[in-house]
Amino acid sequence: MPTVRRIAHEFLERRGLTTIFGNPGSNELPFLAGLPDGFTYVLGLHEGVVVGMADGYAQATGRPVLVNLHAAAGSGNAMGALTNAVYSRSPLVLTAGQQVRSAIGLEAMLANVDATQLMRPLAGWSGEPSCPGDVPRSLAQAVFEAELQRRPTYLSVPYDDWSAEIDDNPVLDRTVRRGLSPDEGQLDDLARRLDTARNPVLVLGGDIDTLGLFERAVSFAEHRALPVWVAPSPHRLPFPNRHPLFRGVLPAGIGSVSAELDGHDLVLVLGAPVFRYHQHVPGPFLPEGATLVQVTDDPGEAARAPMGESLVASAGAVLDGLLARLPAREPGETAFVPNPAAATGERALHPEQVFAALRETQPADTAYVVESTSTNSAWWRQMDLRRPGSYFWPAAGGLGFGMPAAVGVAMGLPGRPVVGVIGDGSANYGITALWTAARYRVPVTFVILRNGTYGALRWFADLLGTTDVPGTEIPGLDFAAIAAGYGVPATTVSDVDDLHAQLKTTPTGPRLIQVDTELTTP
Ligand SMILES: Cc1ncc(Cn2c(C)c(CCOP(=O)(O)OP(=O)(O)O)sc2=O)c(N)n1
Ligand SMILES: [Ca+2]
Repeated sequence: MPTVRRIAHEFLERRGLTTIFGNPGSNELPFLAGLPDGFTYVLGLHEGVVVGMADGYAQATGRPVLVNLHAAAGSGNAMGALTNAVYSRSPLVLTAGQQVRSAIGLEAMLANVDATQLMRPLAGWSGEPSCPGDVPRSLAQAVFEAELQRRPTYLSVPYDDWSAEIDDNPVLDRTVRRGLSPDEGQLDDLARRLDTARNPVLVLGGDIDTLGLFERAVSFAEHRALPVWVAPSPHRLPFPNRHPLFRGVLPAGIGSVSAELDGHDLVLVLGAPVFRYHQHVPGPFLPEGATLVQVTDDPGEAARAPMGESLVASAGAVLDGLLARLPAREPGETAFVPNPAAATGERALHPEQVFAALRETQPADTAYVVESTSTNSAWWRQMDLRRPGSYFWPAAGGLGFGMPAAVGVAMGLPGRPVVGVIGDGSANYGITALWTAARYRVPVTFVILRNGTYGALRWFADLLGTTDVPGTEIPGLDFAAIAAGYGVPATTVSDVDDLHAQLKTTPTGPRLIQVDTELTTP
């Protein structure tokens, strides 16, 4: 009879979950033993890095990804990265080893006490099988739940279950699919609303890029000559940011969103929660006379929105349905807006000079993983991103995504250039990703913007009138020396010509470029 481990490996192989991101403890070794050919184990030196890499890989491939963490301590280390994966709706399947059943209650060492609650409320489905024979079905449930809900799941398995022998298992042949098309009446109603609106506007969320709808969104906006905003706090770019119909990224304040949408009478939101506000800016949720319709495939996003109407449906089916129902409209007075001249720094480079150098030197299909919290405005002023999968940002604002996710995205998009643009503060939360990048010779460029401070917090301190706060200065970090310690070649640049020269070379493996920059405001 086959072992639980054999059945589980077979199931994972059939579902294509053959790349495992992990950091093992003794509880995990019996699962990892005898991995079949074709499986790849990617070791991260900290569980936050493991989950960050898996999140980047899942977003890059659009596939569920298996993660293997050590019981309580390892799973706990992953919580920060997990907040981002929840809001990027990444289908991660987190697995963790557990003590043998008889040792859990007495809380022996490495017992994951109350394991199914540990990762809640972040993980969606979370389980621990009640007997070895239920491990394969539980694993299948964890995988299908992650795929269907597009939310991380968590499975804890006592380490002596894997060697148990069980009958062949019908779960191996299971498939689960999801269809969320709106009905004809819903599409007719939405088309009528759009066609009769005086001044409609499209607000697109990161899910449009995650779901591979980037081009269809452009076609629809052009077909109807609709102005397009990106929903606040985007973790992906759903629309070309220099397109003539592009109006910008909506600010993350209630009152400021309304101000930007003033004059529109219909706000159609596709693939975004309504909305991911950040700084508290009181005001009306919508401008006078405006109505809002949200289309999302996440019932939770639909249920928690503070205003408007929601349709739980596939945004792709809605785009196709509206394209089929609505006639083309002549474009209004729009024109391509070229990038402005980059602002310059006095004692160091301005972030806009760094971003302009990236735009001028990197291939047009470069994928950027960005975690530099005070340079957002500079970024959107200087970048010209026209392709799907061009931009990845920590979806819950949890730092420690950038360095690992740049590695994960590069592994998930082989042959596509990948650049991590990381603040000197953020870099420290996932810095051990450098070791994994060197170990697996991942071709990725890390550009570290060193301004010696937690710049975004300095801006928030002014905003909140708490300018005397401690803990925002981080002088003296030498990322070239740190990178060398992890095996990644590194250079430091302080002038724009040197930066161009460095960026024009093509790496065969990982490299780090540290750039001294001036502080700017988000
Ligand atoms: C895990 C974690 N810890 C702390 C923070 C708080 N935080 C911190 C510490 C920021 C400063 C980041 O500094 P940086 O150097 O990466 O970028 P800037 O200097 O451009 O702000 S922004 C921010 O929200 C966070 N978001 N996530
Ligand atoms: Ca900084």
